[in-house]
Amino acid sequence: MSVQGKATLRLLDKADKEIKRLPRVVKGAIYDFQYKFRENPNSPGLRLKQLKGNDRLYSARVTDDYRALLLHVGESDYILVAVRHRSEVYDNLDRFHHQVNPVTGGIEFLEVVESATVRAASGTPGTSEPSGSEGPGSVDSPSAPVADPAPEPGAERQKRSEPEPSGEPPRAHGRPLLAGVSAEQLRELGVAEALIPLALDVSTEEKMLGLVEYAPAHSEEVLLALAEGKGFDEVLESITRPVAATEPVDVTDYSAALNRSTTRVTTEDTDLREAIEDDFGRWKVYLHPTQERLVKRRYKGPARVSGGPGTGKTIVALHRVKYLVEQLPPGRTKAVLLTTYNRNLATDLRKRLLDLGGQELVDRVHIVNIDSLANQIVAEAAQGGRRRWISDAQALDEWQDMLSEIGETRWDADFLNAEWSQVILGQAVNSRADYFRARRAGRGQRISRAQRAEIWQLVERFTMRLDEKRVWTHRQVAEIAARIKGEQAAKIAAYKDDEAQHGGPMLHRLDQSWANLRHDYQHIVVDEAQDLNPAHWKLLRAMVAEKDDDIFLVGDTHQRIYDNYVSLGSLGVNIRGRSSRLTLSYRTTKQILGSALGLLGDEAWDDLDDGSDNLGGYRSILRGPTPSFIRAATWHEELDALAAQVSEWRGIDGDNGSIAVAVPTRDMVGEVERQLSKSGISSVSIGPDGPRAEAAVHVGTLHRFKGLEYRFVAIAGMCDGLVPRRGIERFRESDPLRYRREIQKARSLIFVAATRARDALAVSWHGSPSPFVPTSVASAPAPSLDDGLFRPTNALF
Ligand SMILES: Nc1ncnc2c1ncn2[C@@H]1O[C@H](COP(=O)(O)OP(=O)(O)OP(=O)(O)O)[C@@H](O)[C@H]1O
Repeated sequence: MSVQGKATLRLLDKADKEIKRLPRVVKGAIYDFQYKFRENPNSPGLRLKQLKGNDRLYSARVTDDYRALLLHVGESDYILVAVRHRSEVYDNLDRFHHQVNPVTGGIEFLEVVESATVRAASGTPGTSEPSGSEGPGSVDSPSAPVADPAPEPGAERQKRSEPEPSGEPPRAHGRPLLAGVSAEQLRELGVAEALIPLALDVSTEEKMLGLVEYAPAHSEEVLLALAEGKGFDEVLESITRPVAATEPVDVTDYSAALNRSTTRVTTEDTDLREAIEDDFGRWKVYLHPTQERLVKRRYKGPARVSGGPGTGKTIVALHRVKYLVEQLPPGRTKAVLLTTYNRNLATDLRKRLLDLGGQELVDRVHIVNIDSLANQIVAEAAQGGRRRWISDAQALDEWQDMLSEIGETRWDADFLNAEWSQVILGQAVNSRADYFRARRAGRGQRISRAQRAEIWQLVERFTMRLDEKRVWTHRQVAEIAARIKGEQAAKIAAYKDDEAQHGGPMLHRLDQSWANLRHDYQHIVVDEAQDLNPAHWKLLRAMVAEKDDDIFLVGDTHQRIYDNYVSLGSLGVNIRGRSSRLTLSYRTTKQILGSALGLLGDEAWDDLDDGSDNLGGYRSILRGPTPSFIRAATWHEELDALAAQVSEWRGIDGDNGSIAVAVPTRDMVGEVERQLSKSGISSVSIGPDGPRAEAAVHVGTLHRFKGLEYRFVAIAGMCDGLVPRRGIERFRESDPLRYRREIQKARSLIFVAATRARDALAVSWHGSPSPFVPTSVASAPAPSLDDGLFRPTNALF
C-alpha cells in the first residue's frame, strides 16, 4: 500500500550480500536513494526506466555510475534486487531471471553469468573507466564475474540458463553431484527454474557452493542438501514441504506473492542500512519462512518451538515478542514477559530486543531472568525477610555438614538434596502426608513408606537449619513465588466465577481489591525453556490467564545443563498439538554440527512433555574446516598448544572477542587466562552476568556458554575424569538413572560449548582423553575424523 506519488521499496534477501561489497560511497548513496525513491519513484533525478523486453525489471539512478535494479511487483511496490555499475545493467538482459516460485509461491530473482554460476559480487566493474551513454548495447566495460568458483578444466561455460527443452543439461565432464535426481524432481523441490540445468551439471561440492551462493535461499537449501547426499524424499519432506504454499500458486500474480512469507524481503519500511551494514543484523530483517510462520501464528494456548543450536529459536522468540506487542492496544504497561534462565542471557535479550524494536518496544516488555523474577515477587510480598542466596552446590555442602553433625550415615547428601529439590520443592509438597503421595518419577532409587518418613524428618531439619542461617536456594524462592502467584490466580478465578454467576461486577463485595486483581501479563515468552524447573513453570502459568497466545516457549532439551526435568502438561502448560521444530542452523558449519551431533550418542531426549525429541533434519548451509584436535602429555603442554591455537585465530580475525575457550573447571579458567596473558593475549572470564569485556578472548567454564556465539571456540581439558567428572562414578551402581542423567548432562555441556562456534572448533586434552573422544582419535598419530568428532565409546555403560 502506498500514498499517492510514494512507493514501497523492499530489499531482496541475498541482494544485501552483493551490495555489502560495493564501495562505501555507493552504499551511502543507496541510503539516500531509498528515501528519494520511496518519496517519489518518478522524480526525474532517479531516471526510473523499464529494461528493454522485460516487463518487470527497471533501473534507477543511484549515482552517476551505479544503477539500482528493481523488480516492479505491482502498483507502486518495488523490490531492490541488485545495485550494479551501469555498464553491467543494460546488455544481455536474458541473464536476469525472476519468477514466482510455483512451489513456495515466493518471488525469486537471479542472474546467471558467463561462468555458469549465479552472479556473485557486483559493483566491481572492469578496470576501465566507464563512459558513454546508457542503454541496451552500450557496454563500456566487461562485466566481471567475481565469484567464479574455479570452473572445471574443459567445462563448458554457459552464458544463459534457459532450460534445455528436455529439461536435461548438457553433461560434458565429471560425474554430476546430483546424478540421482532429475530436472523434474528439482522442479518439484522448488529449485528456481533457471538453476536446474546448471545444478544438474555440477560435479563438485565446491562448485555447488559457488553456484548457490547468490541463488534464491530455498534453492540453496535444497541443492546443498542433495549435494550432501540426502535423498529426494527426505529433502521434499524436511525442506520443501514446510515452506510449500498451501494454496494454488498463480505464478503471474506478483502482488499476492509479495505477501507470502516465502518472499524473503525486508519490510517496506526497513531502513536498508539495517540489512546492508553488518552480517549480524540480518536476523532483524530476514526471517526464514518457517521462522516467520511461527512468529505470526495465532496459538490456541501455550506453544513450543524446539530445534538444534543456532536454528534461530532466540531470534524467533524476539520477533514473537515484537509481534505480540504490535497486537496490543496502546498503553504503558509491561504487558509481555520475556524471560530466560540466567542473568547474562536476560541482559543479552534486552540488548537484542532494543536493537530489533527500539525503546518503544522494550517499554512494553518485562525482561528478566526467571530467578530474579521469583525474587522480586517474594520481596514485594515481604516474605522471608532478608536472606542470603546459596547455590545448589552450597546447599549440598550444608546437607553434608548436617548429616555428619548428626551422625547420619544411611542417606547420602547428594540423594537427599535431589529428593528435596526435585520431589519436595519440585511438587510443592508441604506436608508429610503429601510427601507419602508424591510422584517420584525419574528419581531412580525406590524408597519405602518408612524411608519416606525418615527423609521427611531430615528435610524438615534441613530447612530449619537454612532458616536459622537466614539463607535459601533459588529453588525455594521459586516455590514461594509460585505459591504467591498461584493464590492470586485462584482469587482471580474465584472472582470471575462469581461475576459469571451474578452476571456482572461484584459490587457488593466488601473487599474491592479483588476487582483490581489482574493477571500480571498478557503474554509470556520463554527462552532456554529446557532449563526451567517445575516451580518456574507453575509461577509462569499463574501469571498469565489461560487464553490464546498465552505462553510461547523456545528451547532445546539437548542443551539442558541443569537437572530440571518437567512434564509441562502436568504443570498446566498444555502444549499438545502446538509444537514445532526449526532445523536450519544459521550459526554452525556443517562440519562442526556433524561432529557435535556425534556427541549426543544414542541417548533418549525428552520434549518437556513426557514425549521424546530429536534433531532429525538438523542441517546447515555453512561450510568450514573440520574440527581439530590437540593432544598433549601434560596440562602445561596443552596450555602451550592452546595459546598457539588462539594466536593463530587472532591472525585470522584481529578481534579477540570473537574467540572463546571453554574448560571443565573454575581453576582451569584462571590457568588459561594466565597462559594467554603470558603469550600477550588479553582475556576475560565469563561470569554470571556474561563476559566483563567484549574485546578480549572469553574464557569460561562449560556451563557459562549457554546462548553465546563466537567465530572460534576451543574446548580445553577434555580429559578423562573431567568430562564427565569422575565424581559421578559412584552413581553407576547405586543409582543408574542418576548416572545416566549425569552422562547426558555432560554430553549436553560439551554439545552446547561446541555449537557456540561459527567458523572453527578445536578440542584438546592431556593425559587420557575423555571417553567422549573416540579411541581412534585419541590414539591416532594425527587424528582426523570426517564423520563426527565425538563418537562416544560404549565404555560408559
Ligand atoms: N533468519 C535469520 N537470518 C539470519 N541470521 C539468523 C536468522 N535466524 C537466526 N540467525 C542467526 O543465527 C544465530 C543463532 O540464532 P539464535 O541464537 O536465535 O539460535 P538458537 O536456536 O537460539 O541457538 P542456541 O539454541 O544455540 O542458543 C544468531 O547469530 C542469529 O543472528
